[in-house]
Amino acid sequence: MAKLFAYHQFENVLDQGTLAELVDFTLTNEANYTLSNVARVGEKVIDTTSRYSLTLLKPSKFKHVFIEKLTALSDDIFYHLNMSRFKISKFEFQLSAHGNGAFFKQHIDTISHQSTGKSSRVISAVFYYHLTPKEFEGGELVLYPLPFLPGDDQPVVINPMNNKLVVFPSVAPHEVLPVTLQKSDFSKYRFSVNCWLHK
Ligand SMILES: O=C(O)CCC(=O)C(=O)O
Ligand SMILES: [Fe+2]
Repeated sequence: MAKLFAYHQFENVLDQGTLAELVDFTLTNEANYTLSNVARVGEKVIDTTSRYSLTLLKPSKFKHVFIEKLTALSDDIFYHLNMSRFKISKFEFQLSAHGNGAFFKQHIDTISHQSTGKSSRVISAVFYYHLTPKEFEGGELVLYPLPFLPGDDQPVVINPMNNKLVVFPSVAPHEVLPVTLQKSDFSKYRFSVNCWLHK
C-alpha cells in the first residue's frame, strides 16, 4: 500500500541569459549563504542531523523572475498536480547550495497541524542549476508515497538537472539525498531556488 502525490517536472525553464545572471548572482553572494535551518514547532532551528546545506534568504531581483515564471506556468502546475486553482496569496523564496556531504532528510514543507491564521505553503517548486561540467554526484530529490493510501507506488528519484523545475504538493514527504563533491569549490555546488506557493 502506498500512493504518490502528483508531481511534475519542467525542463529548460529559464533562458540562457537569465540563467547566467542567476549563476553570477549566486557566486557573488557566496559569503551571504548561511547554514540552513529547519522549522520546529513555531521556531526555526539549525539541526545539521536533519538538514545540512547553505541558504540565502534574500534572492533579490530573482524573486521577480520566479514570480513571473511561476505565474506563467500556474495553469500547467495546477493541472499536473490535479489541484483546483486557488488564489496564490504569497510566493516565498530561498536560494540553497549543497556541497559535499549536504542533504535534507525526509520532511514535508508545511506545518499543517498549526492553524496560525497566516497563509500556508501549498505547492513546493524547486528550480535546479549548476555549472557545467557538473562535478557533484547525488543530491537527487526523492518523493515518497504515502504508505497508508491504496496503491503500489514506489518512491520517485528526481535528478537535480540544470535548468529544471520540479513541482509537488508541500504536504508530500520528500528528501534530498547526500551530495558528494570532490572539490570544496562553491561554484561546483548543487544550487537551487526553493519556491513555495501559499494559499
Ligand atoms: O533541494 C531540493 O531538492 C529540495 C529542498 C527542500 O526540500 C526544501 O528546501 O524544503
Ligand atoms: Fe522540502
